[in-house]
Parts: sequence; C-alpha cells; structure tokens
Amino acid sequence: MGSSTLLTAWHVAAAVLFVLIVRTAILRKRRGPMPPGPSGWPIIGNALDVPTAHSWKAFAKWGEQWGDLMSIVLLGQPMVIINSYKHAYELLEKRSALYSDRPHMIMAGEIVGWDQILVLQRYGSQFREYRRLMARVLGSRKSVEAFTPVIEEQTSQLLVRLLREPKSDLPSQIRKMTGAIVLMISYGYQPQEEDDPLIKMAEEATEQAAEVAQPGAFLVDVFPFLRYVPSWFPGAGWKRKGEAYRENMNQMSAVPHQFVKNQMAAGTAIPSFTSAMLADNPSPEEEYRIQMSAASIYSGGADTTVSAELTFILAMGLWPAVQRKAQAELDDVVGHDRLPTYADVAQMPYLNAVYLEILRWNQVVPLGVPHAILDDDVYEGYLIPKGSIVCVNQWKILHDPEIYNDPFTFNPERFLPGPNGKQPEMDPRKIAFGFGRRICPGVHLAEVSVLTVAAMMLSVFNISNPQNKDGIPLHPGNAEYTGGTISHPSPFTCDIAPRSAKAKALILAAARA
Ligand code: HEM
Repeated sequence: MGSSTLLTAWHVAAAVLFVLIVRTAILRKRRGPMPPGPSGWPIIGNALDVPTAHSWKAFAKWGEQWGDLMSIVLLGQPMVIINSYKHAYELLEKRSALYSDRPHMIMAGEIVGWDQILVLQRYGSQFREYRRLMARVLGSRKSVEAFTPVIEEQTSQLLVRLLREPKSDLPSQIRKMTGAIVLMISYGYQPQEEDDPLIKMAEEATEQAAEVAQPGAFLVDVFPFLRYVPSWFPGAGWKRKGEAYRENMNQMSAVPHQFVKNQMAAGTAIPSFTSAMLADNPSPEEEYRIQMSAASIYSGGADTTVSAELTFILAMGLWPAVQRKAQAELDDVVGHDRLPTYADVAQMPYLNAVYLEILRWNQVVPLGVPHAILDDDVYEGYLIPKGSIVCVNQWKILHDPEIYNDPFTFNPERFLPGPNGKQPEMDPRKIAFGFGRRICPGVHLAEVSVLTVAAMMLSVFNISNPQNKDGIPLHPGNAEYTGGTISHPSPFTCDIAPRSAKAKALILAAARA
C-alpha cells in the first residue's frame, strides 16, 4: 500500500470514529426517555449482544427483563423491539401513518437497487402506487381465486413428482411449485421442469439481497458517506460487488417483463398481473412501476410460502393424530373418486384450523420485516426517535401463553369453537402477516396456495417418519428451524406414501389430464 493510500485510510478511520462518537453522544443525550433496554458498549452499542441467528429468542428473553417495549442501539442506530400484540397494534396499526417507513439501507437499497422492490421501498407516493397495483390483482380472496386453476395444476404436478420420487429433496420440489405459481401469476410464464433460467436468475438475485440486507454486514450502512467512494478505489470491492448485484437485480425484473411484452405483441400472452396492467397503455413511469411490482410479487411470494408448506409437511409427520383427523374431514367432503379443489376447502373447518396453526406454530418471518418511524413519537412516556427501526417479535407474540394456551403444542382445535362456549383463540393472521400499511399484500395468495397444497397432499398421501439430515427421528421436542429473516424447518426427510391404490391412480390421472 502506498503512503498516500495509507494516509487516506487513516483519514477514513478517523472520520468513522468521529461520526460514531458524535452519533452515540447525541443518542445518549436523547436516550433518557427511550424505552428501556440493556446498556451497550461505547460506540458500538448493543451490536455484539444480538445473536446472528434466532435473534427473536434473545429478544423474547430480554423482554422478560426490560418489558414488552424495549430498545437497543446498534452502531448508533436506535432500534425498538416490541414483544406484545398490544404495543404492535397501538403503534404499527393505530399510528400507521408514522410507522410505515422501512429502514434506509444504503447497500441493499440505494446501491443494489432493492429499494425499488416493495419490501424495501421507503414510504411515499411510489410505495402507495405499488400497493394499489398489487391490490388490483391480489387484494381480496375473490381476486386471488382467479388463480386457483394455476395453483391446483402446479400442486397436482407436485403430487406426481412426490409419487415418482418420494425420496427427492422436499424443499427443492416445493420451491419448484411455488416458483412456477408466482411466475405464472406475475408473467404468465411457465418455467421449465429443470434449471429454468428465470427461476435461477430470481433465486440468485434474492440470495444476494439476503446477503446485502444483513444488518451491519456493510460499513456503508453505518457510514453513509462511504457511498461516494468510487468503485475503482482501493478496498472498494464491496462497491463493485454492489454494482454487479444491481445488474442481476435489474435483469430479474426486466427479462420477464420483456417476455410478457413479446408475448402480447405476438398475441400469445397467458393472462397475468403484467399483461393485465400493460393492457391499460401505461406511461413509461407507470410501466416501470408495473415491472417492479411484478418483481415484488416474485421476491415476496416465492420463499415465504415454501416455508409455510414445509412446516405443514413436518407438522403432519410430527402429529399423526392431526393428520388423520384432517384426512377424515377431506374424505367426508370429497370422497375417494377425485382430488380436492380449493373450492372444497370452504367446507373444511378443521383443515382451515390446521392452516392457522401452521402460521402460528412456526413463523415464516419470526421478526417480521423491520418498520421505521418517520418522525419522533412519544408513547407511554417514552420517546421513539425519528428514524428508529421498529421490530415486532412475531415469534414471541404467537407463542405468548397469555394469548395461546400451551403455545408450543401444534393444536388446530384452538381455532375452533368448543364445548361449554369455548371461543377460538386469536386469529394468527392478525400477527403473522405484519401490521398497518405494510401488511403483507400476499396474504390471500398465501392462504389459497397453502390450503390447496394441504388439501391435495393429505387426500392422497400419508406423511410419516420425519427425520433430520443425520437420520435422527424427529419428535415435537427436537424439530428445529433455520435462523434467518425467513425461517424454514431445518433440512428433514419423511416418508410420503400414497394412501391407497385408488389415490395413486388419481395422482397419475391428474398427470395425464
Ligand atoms: C405464509 C406466507 C407469507 C407470510 C407469513 C408473509 C409474511 C409477511 C410479513 C410479516 C411481511 C412484512 C409486513 C410488515 O412489514 O409489517 C410481508 C411483506 C410482504 N409480503 Fe408477505 N408473507 C407471505 C406470503 C407472501 C406472498 C405469497 C406474497 C406475494 C405477493 C408476499 C409478498 C409480500 C410483499 C411484496 C411484502 C412487502 C410489503 C411492503 O413492504 O409493503 N408475501 N409478508
């Protein structure tokens, strides 16, 4: 390293330290009335206290000491953690005009461009426009029901694959199905069975998004001035990485969008979100928003439903009595001469309760997606400063014994009325899909997708003998989950066998149809 480069590095380090000291001093001064929390180290605050995986469990534990509304500081960034439904509702729902921003992420948002995708989009007019476009297609159960033929068709293809290769890799089978469903809905694009280029491109871009969105992974998120460092600058490999990822992100949204335009020009487009929106002759600005909203459906919808569907399969293996009860209900309503459809599910209260319990028992997004506050707020005597990150510990709320009886047991009955006037417990959809103006726009699509998979799989298959990747039998006490933003069951296998010769014939008939 030359002496001038060394000198510059020293200047950068000194500036970094100065910014951290000033920021911490300002926060300390204002910190007095912030919600309570563990005292952190000078400068870095609580950054070393937060575990990188399963942080929701640590937050729940801290909540026992500091209360359901607490705060920490990460490298000068204040973060409020909510551990109760009451505070989540009071702040994120009732004061949603204030609490609906997203944290400003410079690497993931500005540099890689994920702030153009709904989930990281800052609160404002563009955000409202994306939500409006999505609501036209996904905003009600009725509008989503237009896609049930696609969902049922892709689910019956899953049944065929599971019949032919019962020992195949479950997550990749489920991922293939959900990827195909969201690509059909967004673009009318039917992916290839193996190595589809669009699925590969989207998976790569979303993996890269998870990497760059990790809190504290890139210094530029702590010291925004680093965004001006040119990519040729020594040590600016992170900037070159960001620019390469940005190119992938652009391709992920532009390639399928162009596919729809070509199909429309040729008169062969399959109806989809994009074709419906383009039919209104949008302006170039509107067309850009359509392109990015469609990419938001893909990036929001693919991995989340995979997690819920894997949880369903695991839970059926762990709780055979629940599985048998759901199968009895299916047999009553559908019989044995055809596969169920989504329309049948309306007559199955127990299966609907199984779906609610899947959402509650394991959270797809245990800490939700962080909100950010647009201006200072005072709540219950505490200051929540402008720009604070606000995280709802959904895992904690959905396992709160005050709300859910015996919360670690998978018990769908909790959502059904019972003898002696027993009322169902709180509907987990009020929590699992987030809050306020950022509530998940895929809530109806998720419900139709997961319930269709549950009904079709249980009508023809028995699921048993779940084991972890080392072959150790799983039981309710040792089933584990991954620790990232979207949490999945840890890798497991199970036996998936046709319930009867007739069930097998039904699956094969669906494959030929
Ligand atoms: C069981 C499945 C799913 C669960 C549990 C789930 C959960 C969530 C949660 C907790 C959030 C954050 C809400 C907040 O900030 O308060 C969210 C946001 C989002 N979800 Fe889902 N989701 C699921 C499926 C889907 C599907 C199928 C789609 C496809 C359209 C989707 C698209 C999105 C998008 C685009 C956002 C960002 C919304 C915004 O920032 O305004 N999700 N989801």
